[in-house]
Amino acid sequence: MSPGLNLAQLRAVHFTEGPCLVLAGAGSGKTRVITHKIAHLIERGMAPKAIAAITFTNKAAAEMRERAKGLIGRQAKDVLICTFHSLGVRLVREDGKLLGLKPQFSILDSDDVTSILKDAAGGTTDAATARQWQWTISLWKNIGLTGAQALAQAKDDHERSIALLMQRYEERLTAYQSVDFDDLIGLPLKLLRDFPEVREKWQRQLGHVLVDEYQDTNATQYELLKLLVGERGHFTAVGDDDQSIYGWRGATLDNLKKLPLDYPALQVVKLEQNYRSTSAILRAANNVIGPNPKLFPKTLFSELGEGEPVRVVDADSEEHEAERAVARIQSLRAAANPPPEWKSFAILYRANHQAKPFEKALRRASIPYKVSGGTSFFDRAEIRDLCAWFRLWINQDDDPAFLRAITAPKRGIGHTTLGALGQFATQHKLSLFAALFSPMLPAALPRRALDGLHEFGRYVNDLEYRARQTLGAENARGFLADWLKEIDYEKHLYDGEDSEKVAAARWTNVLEFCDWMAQRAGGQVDDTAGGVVTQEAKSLLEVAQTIALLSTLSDREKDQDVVTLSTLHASKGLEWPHVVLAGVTEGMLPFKLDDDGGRQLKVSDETLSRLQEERRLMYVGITRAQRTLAVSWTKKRKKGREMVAAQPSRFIAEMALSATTAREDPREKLKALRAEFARKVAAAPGATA
Ligand SMILES: Nc1ncnc2c1ncn2[C@@H]1O[C@H](COP(=O)(O)OP(=O)(O)OP(=O)(O)O)[C@@H](O)[C@H]1O
Ligand SMILES: [Mg+2]
Repeated sequence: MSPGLNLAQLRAVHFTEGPCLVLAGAGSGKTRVITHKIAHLIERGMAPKAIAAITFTNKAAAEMRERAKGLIGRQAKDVLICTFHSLGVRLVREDGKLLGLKPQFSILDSDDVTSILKDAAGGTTDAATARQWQWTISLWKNIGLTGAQALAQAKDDHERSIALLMQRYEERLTAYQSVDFDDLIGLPLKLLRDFPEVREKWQRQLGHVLVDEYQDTNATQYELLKLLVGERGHFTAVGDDDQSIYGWRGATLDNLKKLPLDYPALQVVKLEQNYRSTSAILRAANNVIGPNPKLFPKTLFSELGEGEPVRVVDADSEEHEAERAVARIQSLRAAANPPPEWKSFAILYRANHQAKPFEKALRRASIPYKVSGGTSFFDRAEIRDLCAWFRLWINQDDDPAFLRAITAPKRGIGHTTLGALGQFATQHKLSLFAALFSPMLPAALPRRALDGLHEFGRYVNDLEYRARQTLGAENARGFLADWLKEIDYEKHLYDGEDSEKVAAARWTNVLEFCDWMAQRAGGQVDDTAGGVVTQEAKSLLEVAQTIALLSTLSDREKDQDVVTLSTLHASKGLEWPHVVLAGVTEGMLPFKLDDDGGRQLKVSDETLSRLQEERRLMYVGITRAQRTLAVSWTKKRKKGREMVAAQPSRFIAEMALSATTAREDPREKLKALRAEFARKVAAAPGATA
């Protein structure tokens, strides 16, 4: 018997002769079933390359490969562990020629698609509208419609015009020998459906297909899977209907409901023991998901003990919320010996833009972190530009910073000049900056180029000198404003962006960042207890120093011992000992279903199904936590450009509802379950336990 699997899990692992569905709540070991089943199939003699395991993200695929390696060693590398999209790439590379695609077709990212659409529409559209079209076209593609079919089904003029655009877009992609992300599902489907030889080849090759996070597959993925496994249906799908959170992108729970109909031999395995969370956390999760309709009755229990109660944290503002989260992390670390590692903490929120205050607070407290599922504020191009200048003040031999600063903004120094400077620097073993002032440089470069370089060098030196003299918030603010004007950075941003809106947003980031630096120069820092001024004024150079240090630190510490900041969507399938769920404010989670803070919810079908998806999102968030969970909300929230008063999310009240109600003893239930499963395992086909 494999170690570390309960009877129900074993049953799922050992059932290899037909279609199998593991339908179970969060943390019940579904993903673990997949990795163990890969190992089991190989132990039973299946060739590693006959096994395909499909996960939801590249990161999840990498993690699964690691785990499989731990179980079966080197053979793991031949197992096809992939996402639906990377599987699609493989199929299209091998047989795309049947569809008229060259093997070197290119894959367009979302920005490419936006600009092709803008162009196809005549070029006068703004980026926001183009993205809306893109969204609609993508949804249509995900339900398997072509442009022509979309046109035939269009309900009104608006839809008709998008369908026409979709047809032009399809023509261009063919002309460019390109595919978009949706094609990576749609084209393989076409290959398998229309070309029997391709279908038979794959069905012969694949002995078993395993799919994680099955609840978030869409209609085309369902068809793809069906064609890959053929009539024999040797597959294992694992999922949880309560964690379906990609409905807005075309995922459908119909895929779960259809399985037993399409595969009458389907074995359904339910898992009921949660190995991840304490009872207190699990109860909160069960209470929140309770009101949603059920595909099947589910009970989830934990034997990890009651644990710490779930904390509700209220905050005045987002900044205050971030300070409290950081204070919580610090106190949890202080309370334990040895203190938990940074990587045992995660702060989760709904939308990318919510990361910013947390990033600032973590930086202030010198806590290393990474932002997953979005771009960190400090990783944005404009902020990195500014930091490159600071890095250069502090360390003139920082060549990457030199190259970035000298081109942000461009100052008429071209690639040829920089190339020649680089060559000279390498020859003489100098950094680029040091090479600028070498007495031998004039012999290597034309006069005009040299003047430009010298001017830049002198300017950097001058800035460094001034930054050293600039003390306190007001002076720092003035210095930074002058500097941005001198280098005309605002114009640089607007010149580099087609969309004024995007440029304006980037400029706002710059101003916000400068303001934050100025505050630090004023000494309002390092106090997570409530914004009290505790430190002396600093020079701007000192401030720049700590910031530059932190940015190199966080580069190095990626994937190491760092606190995770993540959107809820990107946190799916993962777990951390300590979780802070932030922004659990009515109007944010659930997201503003109408505009009155959600209190007078209009009960149309659409709002109802959206509310159900929000509820699942909250359930996903709660169930990421292993040992402690804090849920925080803010008394004010952004609504458009304004700040409005806000209430705690309805989910907070629901979470706590039955904290005091009596609980049944899970042990009795477990005993009964074990007996039942022991019987079933003995009777199950292929069981060797
Ligand atoms: N039988 C078991 N014994 C001990 N630990 C287990 C067992 N099954 C699962 N676990 C552990 O419980 C945790 C949750 O497992 P896993 O991530 O596989 O759950 P899941 O059902 O895939 O969760 P999610 O729904 O969030 O994706 C993991 O840390 C896993 O190692
Ligand atoms: Mg999982």
